[in-house]
Amino acid sequence: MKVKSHLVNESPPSPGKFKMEKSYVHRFRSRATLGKLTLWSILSVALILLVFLWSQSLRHSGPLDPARRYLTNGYAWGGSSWEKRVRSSARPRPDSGMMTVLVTGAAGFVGTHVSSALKRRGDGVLGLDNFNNYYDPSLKRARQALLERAGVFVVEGDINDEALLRKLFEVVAFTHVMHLAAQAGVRYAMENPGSYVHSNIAGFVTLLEVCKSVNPQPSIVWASSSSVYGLNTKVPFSEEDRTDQPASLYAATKKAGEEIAHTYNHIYGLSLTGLRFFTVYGPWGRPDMAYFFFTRDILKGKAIPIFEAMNGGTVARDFTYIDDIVKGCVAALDTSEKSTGSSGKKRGPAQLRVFNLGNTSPVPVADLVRILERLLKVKANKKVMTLPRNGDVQFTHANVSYAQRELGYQPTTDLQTGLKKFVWWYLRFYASGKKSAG
Ligand SMILES: O=C(O)[C@H]1O[C@H](OP(=O)(O)OP(=O)(O)OC[C@H]2O[C@@H](n3ccc(=O)[nH]c3=O)[C@H](O)[C@@H]2O)[C@H](O)[C@@H](O)[C@@H]1O
Repeated sequence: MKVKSHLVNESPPSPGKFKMEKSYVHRFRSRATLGKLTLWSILSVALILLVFLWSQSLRHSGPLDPARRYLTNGYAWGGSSWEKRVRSSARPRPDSGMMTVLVTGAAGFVGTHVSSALKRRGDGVLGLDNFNNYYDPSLKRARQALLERAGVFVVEGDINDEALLRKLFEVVAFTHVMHLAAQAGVRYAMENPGSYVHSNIAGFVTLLEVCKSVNPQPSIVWASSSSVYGLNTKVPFSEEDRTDQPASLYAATKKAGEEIAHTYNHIYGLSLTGLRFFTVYGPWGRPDMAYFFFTRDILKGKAIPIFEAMNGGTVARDFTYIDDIVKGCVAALDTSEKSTGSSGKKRGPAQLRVFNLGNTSPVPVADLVRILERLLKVKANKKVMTLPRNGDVQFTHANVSYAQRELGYQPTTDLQTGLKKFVWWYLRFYASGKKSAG
C-alpha cells in the first residue's frame, strides 16, 4: 500500500497536525488490513470448495451412474457393470451341480478357502465382505486378490446392509448361502462387545430376513462355534450336550445365532445348517489366533504367553486343519435340503441341523508351541501364566460322529502336519519383508 507516498507530498506537519495525521494513517491501515483479510478468506473458501469438488469427482471417477449407490462408509455398489460382474461370478459351470452360492465373509480365513474350493469344482460363487480392520485388512485384500484370480468377485459391503442384500438376490437367484461373516475371537469380546452384537446377531438377522422373503428361498449353511459348549465338562462334546453356559459374549452371540436359526426355520421354512468349528487353523489364517501370533512372536524373539489352568492344569484345543473344515462346509452345502417357504411364507417343515466340525484330538497349548519351535528352528521365549478370566475355556474336544454319519466328515490332518503347511505359507507370505504380520 502506498501510505507513505501519500504522506511524502504533504508539508511537514505541526505537532497537532502530526497527531491527526498519525491516527488517519492508523485508520487507513486497519481498513486496508480488514480488506486484505476478507479477500484472503474468500480465496481460501473458494480453494477449499474446489479441492472438495475435485476429490469427489476423483472418487466417483467418471460420470455418476444413477443406479450406483454410494454409501457414507465408502462402499460403492450397483450399476450395470457391477451387476455384470456379480452375475458372471455367480454363474456355475454348465458341467457342475449348478449351485449358486453367496459366501459372506469371503475375504475371511474360512471364507476364502471355501469360496475357492466351490469355484474350483464349478459352482457359481459370489463373495461378500466388509473388509473391517479387526485384523490387518491387507491380509484380507491379499485373499481377495487370490479369489479374483480364481474368478470369484468379492462385493464390498456389510451383511447389515439390507438394500445391498436384496439387490444381490435380485440380480442372482442364489440356491445357497454360506454364511461365514462374523465377529470372531473369544477375548476381543471384552474390548468391543458391540461388534459381536452387530455382526453375529443383527447382521445374521438381516441376512435371514432377506433370505426368508426371496423366492426361491436359499438353503443356508453358517458358522457357529465350539465355544457354545462353554462351561460344559462332559467330553468329548457332542451336539446334544448343554450349550446354555457360554463363557464369553462371543460364545453367547453364536449360541443366540443357533436359536435365531431355529426361529427362522420354524416360522419361515428356511433350511439351516449350523457348523460348530473347533479352533480352525492353517495357511491364510487369522493373525488374532494363538498359533498365528505365536509364530510371529517366536520369530521376533518376543515373549509368548502360554495359558494354563488355575491348578496348573492343561489348557488344550481340538485344533482343526482348514482343509478338513472346507470338506465339512462343502458336504453341508451338498446335503442341505431346499428351504420350503416362499416369499416369506412357510409351506412345510424344513431341515434344521447343527454339526461339530473338529479334529477329535485335543492338543495342549504347550505342545502347539513345541511343534512351532521345531518347525521354525527357534526357541520360544515362553511366559506361562494362569488362564485369564477373559472368556477362554480350558478344554475343547469334538465328537464328530454325527457329521461323520450325515456329511461323511472325516478329519485327516494332525496338528504337526497342518502347522507345517501353515509355517511354510507364513514364511513365504511374509518373506519379502514388505508385508508385516502385525
Ligand atoms: O473353536 C472355536 O470356536 C473358536 O476358536 C478360536 O478360539 P480359541 O480356541 O480360543 O483359539 P485361540 O485364540 O487361537 O487360542 C488357542 C489356545 O491358545 C491359548 N492362548 C491364547 C492366547 C494366548 O496369548 N495364550 C494362550 O495360551 C488359548 O487359551 C487357547 O487354548 C477362534 O478364535 C474363535 O473365533 C473360534 O470360534
